Amino acid sequence: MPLTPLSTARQAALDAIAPAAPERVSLLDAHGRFLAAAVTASRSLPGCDTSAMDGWAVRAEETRGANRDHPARLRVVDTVYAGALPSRVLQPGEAARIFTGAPLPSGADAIVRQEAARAHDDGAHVDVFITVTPGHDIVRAGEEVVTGTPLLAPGQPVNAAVLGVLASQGETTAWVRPAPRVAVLATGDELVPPGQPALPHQVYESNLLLVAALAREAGADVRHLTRARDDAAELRDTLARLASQVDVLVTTGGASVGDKDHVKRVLTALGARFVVDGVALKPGKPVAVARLGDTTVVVLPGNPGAATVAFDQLARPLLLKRQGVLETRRRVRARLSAPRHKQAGLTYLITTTLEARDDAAPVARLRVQGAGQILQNVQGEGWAVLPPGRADFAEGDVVDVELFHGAAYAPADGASA
Ligand SMILES: Nc1nc2c(c(=O)[nH]1)N[C@H]1C(S)=C(S)[C@@H](COP(=O)(O)OP(=O)(O)OC[C@H]3O[C@@H](n4cnc5c(N)ncnc54)[C@H](O)[C@@H]3O)O[C@H]1N2
Ligand code: MOO
Repeated sequence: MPLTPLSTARQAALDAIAPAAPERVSLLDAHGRFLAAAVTASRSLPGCDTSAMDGWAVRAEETRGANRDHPARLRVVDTVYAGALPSRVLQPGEAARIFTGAPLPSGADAIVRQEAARAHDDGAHVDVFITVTPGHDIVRAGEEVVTGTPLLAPGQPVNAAVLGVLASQGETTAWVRPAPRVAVLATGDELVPPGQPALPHQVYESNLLLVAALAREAGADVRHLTRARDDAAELRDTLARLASQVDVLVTTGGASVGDKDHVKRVLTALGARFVVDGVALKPGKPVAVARLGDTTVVVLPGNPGAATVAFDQLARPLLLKRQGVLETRRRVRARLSAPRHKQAGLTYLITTTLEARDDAAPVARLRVQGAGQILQNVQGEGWAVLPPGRADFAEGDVVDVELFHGAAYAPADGASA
């Protein structure tokens, strides 16, 4: 199969999965997922006029001209705590002791902080030392949110702030889609699990954790971390078993054209239908996506750097789509800090840090790139995108950098609540 352009491959990968049906879960369980339905305010915030400070509720006009030398003396007729109701309407010459978050008594129209007043020992009077205007230190009913206001859109990631908003509306549950069940399978005769002795020609198996963590960062529920040898019969059994247990199966290694690169052949023999097989991408070229029964299979190359890029570009979008969202990353224009040569036909994605410049586009410092290298991604801020159709880039050439943070989320195709 000829190599597929990256954007075409991404669309094919997205088309290979459908959003899961929404479910209602407790708010804490919704943390880290994405809202499957819009949320509208059922309650104004605050629900009534409230005091923003500890002090006294007063009629502002009665403090006119008050200062330290000439305080305004008022009769204290009530005490209002947060969560309690005032016992009476404030009449001329009266004040109510009040605390932060307590409802404002009718008749009062301003708060005097307690630092600006002094209660008499008899508790029945207060001297006010400042002049306040109507509304002073009052939070009006609905000042932040009015009933009926749209609060949260579908696709919104459920983070700490969102949980706070939902709880503030009296909600105990939210509509989200379930975390996709994922299995990760690492293949390769050379692989030794960390913790066991490894000879120099052997390789510590590191992709299981790498890919499991990437999958979790994309919202997945990673159920299985499995290793298999480069043995077609063993692979067949393992692939079939894992695929039957998860929504998305991600393999690493054995994806290329070597004699022991069995993964794609075995998947085909099991009846998998490939929708992507080889992408004009570096690193990550051998990546493939297939449907096997109800399961979406992503075949990643074994090289850790290639697996990282291929996962990010194809597996992450389809895991997010399963959760009902389409991610759009932010892009910035940046100047290359050094010249770069590449294969003209491929998109290169190179881990990059950015150096801000006041005067012009930031400078992108590209990491040394190698599909097998594993250190390059430890501190990246994004991928420098070196597009196809060009082989040579000079220092100072401006390219797009796709940033890892600050992405926007919208409902994916087919994600109606
Ligand atoms: N003749 C060709 N050879 C290769 C081509 C090609 O087009 N023609 N493509 C190259 C590209 S591009 C890549 S990327 C690699 C990917 O190959 P595989 O997916 O078959 O990966 P392996 O051969 O199994 O492993 C590659 C490399 O990565 C190490 N590895 C594998 N799994 C793990 C793991 N779980 N933990 C740590 N390291 C792992 C493995 O030991 C190898 O060093 O193929 C090129 N070849
Ligand atoms: O994908 Mo390989 O990692 O392109 O070099």
